[in-house]
Amino acid sequence: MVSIQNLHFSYKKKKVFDGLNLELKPGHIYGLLGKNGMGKSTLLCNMAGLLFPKEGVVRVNEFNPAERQAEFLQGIYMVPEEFHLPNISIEAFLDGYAPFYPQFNNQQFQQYLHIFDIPRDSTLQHMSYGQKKKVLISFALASNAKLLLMDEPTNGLDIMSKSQFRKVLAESINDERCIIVSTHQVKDLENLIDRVTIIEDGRILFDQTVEAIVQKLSFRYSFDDAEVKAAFYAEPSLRGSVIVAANTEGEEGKLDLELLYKAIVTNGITIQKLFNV
Ligand SMILES: Nc1ncnc2c1ncn2[C@@H]1O[C@H](COP(=O)(O)OP(=O)(O)OP(=O)(O)O)[C@@H](O)[C@H]1O
Repeated sequence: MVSIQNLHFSYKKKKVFDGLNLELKPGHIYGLLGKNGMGKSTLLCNMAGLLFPKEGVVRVNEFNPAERQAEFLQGIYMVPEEFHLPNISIEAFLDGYAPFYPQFNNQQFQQYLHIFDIPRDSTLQHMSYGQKKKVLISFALASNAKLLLMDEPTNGLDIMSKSQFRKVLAESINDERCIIVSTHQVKDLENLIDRVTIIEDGRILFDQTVEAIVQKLSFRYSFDDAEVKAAFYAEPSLRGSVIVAANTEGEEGKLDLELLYKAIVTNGITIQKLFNV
């Protein structure tokens, strides 16, 4: 669905990508992680055709996003981190934007608004940031676009809304759809994503399915000093140390996304070797 080869991108003198490669398939929810300023938003904008590569190839649903053909635009929806919504009612917003998405389902949209507790007769300008975000998320899901790009979608969402977000996203994935969620709120992605992609220094540092991660790595508490020392990553906790270690027992445990992220950022090359065998 998304194929990126040898992507080079710069903002004037600021180099962001330096030969980035990435393949994303339908049927998955991808978690896109990385430190501040590593280029997550820039990558999503390159996929959406809002920014153009300096070098390399980006293909989305077989289209070149930079050409912004109508058929390409119908198949993609991006919920940006920062946005401005017009001072109109939700109904007027729908009348203006839904026709761009031939598969838009008004009934689904109303259901999502209900789940997120947004009154249907609201005016966008009078809403809080979190409420606006929920309207955009509802619109994105109801558009039935095949590729959904979400940049920090849970920013501004309250605790209940975050869990509703996880639920509706998990229910909305199907074999034809691909969802990419870029975030720092890793807890919000737990039990939701099935692939983890981490960007660092202009390239993909780590890109693995959750299935492969829990096969290869173990996330657990340890009181054994030697084990803690040998771990890929360890941090003290009230119950001994919490560690990321090789899964030598072959038991598939639960992924701790925050620990994985810290382990990759501090010890990514060593961990990557484990996946290359
Ligand atoms: N319009 C711009 N002009 C110049 N440089 C920019 C512009 N937008 C972003 N940058 C720079 O490009 C780099 C990547 O920015 P980007 O917003 O894609 O990162 P990010 O990973 O999404 O960051 P964050 O996690 O903080 O949201 C940063 O170093 C940023 O300073």
